[in-house]
Amino acid sequence: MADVNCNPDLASNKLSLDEIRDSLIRQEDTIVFCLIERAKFPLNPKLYHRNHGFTGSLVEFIVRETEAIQAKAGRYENPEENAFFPEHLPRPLVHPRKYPKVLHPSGASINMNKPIWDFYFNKFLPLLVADGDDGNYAATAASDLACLQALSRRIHCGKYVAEVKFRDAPHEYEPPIRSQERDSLMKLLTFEAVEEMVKKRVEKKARVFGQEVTLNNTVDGGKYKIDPLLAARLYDEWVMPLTKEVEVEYLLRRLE
Ligand SMILES: O=C(O)C(=O)C[C@]1(C(=O)O)C=C[C@@H](O)C=C1
Repeated sequence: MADVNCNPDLASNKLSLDEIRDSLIRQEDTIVFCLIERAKFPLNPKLYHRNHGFTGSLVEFIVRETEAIQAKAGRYENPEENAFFPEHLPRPLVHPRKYPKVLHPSGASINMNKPIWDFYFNKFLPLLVADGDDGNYAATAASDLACLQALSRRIHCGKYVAEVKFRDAPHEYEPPIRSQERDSLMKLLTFEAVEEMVKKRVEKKARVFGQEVTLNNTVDGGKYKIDPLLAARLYDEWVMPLTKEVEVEYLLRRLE
């Protein structure tokens, strides 16, 4: 089975940019399936209102409490995982697995989850789901969390992408890092042709995974569980720009 981790064993030089890209490709499947699951429910706006008697909204309460349980089970010992509410997380109760220390310590703690939370709830979700309220708040929040965690994991893989790019060409990256030139770093790490392929592939995956499957070979022409163009737009407007933001932030700290 393909390894879906971004965390490469760089010490043994086993992983390359190609292999990390393979992991990003596999994570597209996870993200598209998560979106399909969330789109089963309407918006359910009460989940996001701040009037449920909790500190914050009901979705915040569910995410915070779920993260606390997952922290006890060791989820955030994995350097690929970043919590949405990292303050006061309980310590793991299980003995954590040993993760290879691949990332530069200054960049390892970058957490882009605030902008991820903001774009997901304020911009993307209203485009993904139908208006309305079916009262399924707990199930809807669980599926929001699945989407958020899948997106967060993918976007924070930018740390590994940046580390590999730096190790592959330190002579190219060191000058703009020393002069802290964001724009030059952004240019160096951008591959437009790769981005175009990512968008096309995600759109196709949304089409294939989101079609109605029947036994009599009739294809329901053009009816998909999520809009394939919206899946491509998610990557174009938010996922890839934030991944690149993680990469730039990581590289800016790479020589500390
Ligand atoms: O594949 C890379 O080189 C990446 O940095 C990842 C990624 C992406 O988010 O998919 C981001 C920037 C590049 O322009 C291409 C793709």
